[in-house]
Amino acid sequence: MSSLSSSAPVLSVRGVTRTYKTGRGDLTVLKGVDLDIMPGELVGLIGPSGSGKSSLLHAAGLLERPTSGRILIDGEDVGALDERARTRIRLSRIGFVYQFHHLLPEFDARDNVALPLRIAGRSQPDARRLAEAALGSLGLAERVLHQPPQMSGGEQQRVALARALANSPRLLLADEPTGNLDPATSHTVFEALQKLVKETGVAALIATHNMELAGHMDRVFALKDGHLEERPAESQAY
Ligand SMILES: Nc1ncnc2c1ncn2[C@@H]1O[C@H](COP(=O)(O)OP(=O)(O)OP(=O)(O)O)[C@@H](O)[C@H]1O
Repeated sequence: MSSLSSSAPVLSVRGVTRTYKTGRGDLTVLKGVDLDIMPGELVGLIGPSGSGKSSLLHAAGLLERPTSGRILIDGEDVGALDERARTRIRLSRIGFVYQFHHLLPEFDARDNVALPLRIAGRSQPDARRLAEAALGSLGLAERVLHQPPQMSGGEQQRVALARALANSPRLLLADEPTGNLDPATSHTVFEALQKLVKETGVAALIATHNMELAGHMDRVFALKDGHLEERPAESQAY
């Protein structure tokens, strides 16, 4: 864990805009977004399809550069950094989970989780040890040597969560992490995610269409016409 005070945001989004060039002219999907997420905070991001949720996650995750505005990770403005430095931050401080698990079918769970750790420079024994610990914390200790096709959808997604969290990131970004699961499994995976956010102090931003899950987050924001509007966590309406 960082020695930073827990009162400092892990992610700060400041006046972020995102405009895409399309065949039919410019499309501005983010029109000046501001957001702070604190350590251990689980923040939901809702909004209809096409409202810009993924665009915001991609900017926050340093996968794309915003058209304007600033992204700060642990207080560091990452806009001025070159791609190499941004990749280093992505690998060491940010974990990603997607709707589809993107696990490699021929690798067992442990090596799926260890792979990004190896890419980040860890030795094989070190990466496998961290992978086993992460899988254990998600209730998958008995599954470390199983391959994804031998696992249920919920287990596969928990492996994907373990992969995102194995390197103890500061920030977890998830795009519809339960979107491909049935309601009961979705709930189990979400509960595991929620527990880990509280245990590890990772700051989490979760895009979801699932209003029931959004109701269990610490704060919920809706993207509407390019702006974020905070919603009462219990609100069921977009
Ligand atoms: N690279 C791109 N070039 C052009 N338009 C894009 C690009 N990426 C996204 N868009 C458009 O920007 C808008 C917002 O897309 P985005 O994927 O951020 O929305 P979303 O809220 O995540 O949608 P969903 O819930 O369906 O995943 C959409 O109209 C999309 O077509």
